[in-house]
Amino acid sequence: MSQTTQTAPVPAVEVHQLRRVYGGRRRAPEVVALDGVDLTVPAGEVHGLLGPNGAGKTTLCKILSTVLLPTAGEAAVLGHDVVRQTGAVRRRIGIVFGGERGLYSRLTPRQNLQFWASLYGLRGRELRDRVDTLLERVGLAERAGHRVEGFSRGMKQRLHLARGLVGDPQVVLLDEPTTGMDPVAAREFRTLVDELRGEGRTVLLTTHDMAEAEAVCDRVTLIDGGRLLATERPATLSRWISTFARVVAREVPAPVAERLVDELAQLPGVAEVHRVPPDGLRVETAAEETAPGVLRALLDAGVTAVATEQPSLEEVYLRVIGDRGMGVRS
Ligand SMILES: Nc1ncnc2c1ncn2[C@@H]1O[C@H](COP(=O)(O)OP(=O)(O)OP(=O)(O)O)[C@@H](O)[C@H]1O
Repeated sequence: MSQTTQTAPVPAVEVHQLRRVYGGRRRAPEVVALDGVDLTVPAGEVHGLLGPNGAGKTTLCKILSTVLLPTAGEAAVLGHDVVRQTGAVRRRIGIVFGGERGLYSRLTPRQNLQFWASLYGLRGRELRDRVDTLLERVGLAERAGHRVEGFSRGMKQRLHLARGLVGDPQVVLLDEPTTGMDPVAAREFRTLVDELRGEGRTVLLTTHDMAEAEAVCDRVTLIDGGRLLATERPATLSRWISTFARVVAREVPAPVAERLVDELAQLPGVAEVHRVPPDGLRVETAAEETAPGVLRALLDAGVTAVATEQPSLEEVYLRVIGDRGMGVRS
């Protein structure tokens, strides 16, 4: 009888008790950016790291991309340790950090990509083909001959994306990749992430945008204050998005506002109603699909300057995760 031994597939990212402390020397105060993080991302997954500013997302990406050493703990990419096997890790990852740095603004996108492709050892036909494919893929083919210095932030961000893919990486780390992109470019970006998933690549994407995480990720890990709070499915995020909405109204005459404060507070699913000087109202909802009813009530009362907003991630965290008794900064 033949026996088959099954070995567990190597995760794309595996992090164990990872800790990173900044400062602490020459009287600089210590900042604990990562405080004992455990994370496993299976190969082929699009995994979101969702957290507010200062949560520790960039620090984790930097450690995984071997440009920052951890203070303690371990991290591996496709089984290769990020401290002891930096070469092996670097050959397998592509990194896209947000911001303006790292592009040669006097060169064209094609020249930028040719340069980076040559650093990956590509030459001749292979190099030209890779660069052309990437320019097409990120929607910069038509601007391939223009200098980068005249580009919008969104276009520069797309070039960053192309740069991250130039080495044909198995694991792609995207740190706030849609910062500066307009909504159309952000939608195209989502298609690009789907393509990367279709090619079997693993994507670790950091964001503070719940809707973005919900739209592109297979699973999402919530991080705050250097700690991982929970890993959720996108369906959970979409429930939060429809549960925690904020409706704001302006130009509400005082007598109408007075009446509406009581009326709206009675609606099922409304958590709070506040008057906002000089003539505004703010309504916080805490149940699914409450916002449409609030909007209807406002319009019925003759209030037309209304809008819905998504509360900040910190606020959503405080409501849902705070309730579960997990540590969240207030
Ligand atoms: N070089 C540094 N020196 C000192 N403190 C730092 C340094 N880099 C980051 N920090 C601090 O570490 C914490 C985590 O920062 P990090 O940039 O990893 O968070 P983030 O989630 O990526 O936030 P953002 O979305 O603002 O980029 C923050 O309190 C930040 O101020």
